[in-house]
Amino acid sequence: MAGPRPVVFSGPSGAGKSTLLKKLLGEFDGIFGFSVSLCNRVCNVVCSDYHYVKREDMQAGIANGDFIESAEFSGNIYGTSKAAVQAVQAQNLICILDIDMQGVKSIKKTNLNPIYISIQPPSMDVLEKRLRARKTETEESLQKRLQAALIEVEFSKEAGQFDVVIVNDNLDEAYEKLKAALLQVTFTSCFHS
Ligand SMILES: Nc1ncnc2c1ncn2[C@@H]1O[C@H](COP(=O)(O)OP(=O)(O)OP(=O)(O)O)[C@@H](O)[C@H]1O
Repeated sequence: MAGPRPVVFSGPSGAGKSTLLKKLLGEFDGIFGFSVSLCNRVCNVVCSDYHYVKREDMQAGIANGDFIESAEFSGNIYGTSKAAVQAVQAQNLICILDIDMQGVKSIKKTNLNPIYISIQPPSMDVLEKRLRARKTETEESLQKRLQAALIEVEFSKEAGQFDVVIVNDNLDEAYEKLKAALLQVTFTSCFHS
């Protein structure tokens, strides 16, 4: 895909990906663009993170190879289409993808060639406290996220999975590390691509 090299953000739910991305997109308006994921779930509230697509249309698109990653959770299909990434790249923006571990594995099989950044919590205890304080989860969904987080944490430790791993303890410090890493990796990739 032509255009600037995309950046993949991954890490456990509650690690602070959205918080850091919001700061980044706020500070660097006109540099980064967010690829909006598609989903077949009908939301009761307005979902700014997903665009609604009919289930059968998503299935057809996935079968047709139109998606760079997709997954099914609780009976709903979520995915990132090639068109969504291309639309951001066409504006000469660095496309940001916020995806889970399965998405990272799928993207590694494509020719997208993004920079992979993992955002990690300082500990499982802190992660649980943040998820509880966010008040977005039921006890059941919270436990599911914590279980998934254990696997995501281990995945981030595997050599070669991520270009950069940032532990989000103090938010301002994590944000400074993120900016420094993005600058370094994008600068270095200018000479190696
Ligand atoms: N460094 C930090 N210190 C304290 N609280 C934080 C920090 N970073 C994020 N938070 C808070 O933790 C909660 C989880 O953060 P956030 O929603 O950004 O996580 P996420 O990784 O995007 O999760 P999800 O994958 O579920 O969307 C939020 O309430 C956020 O305000």
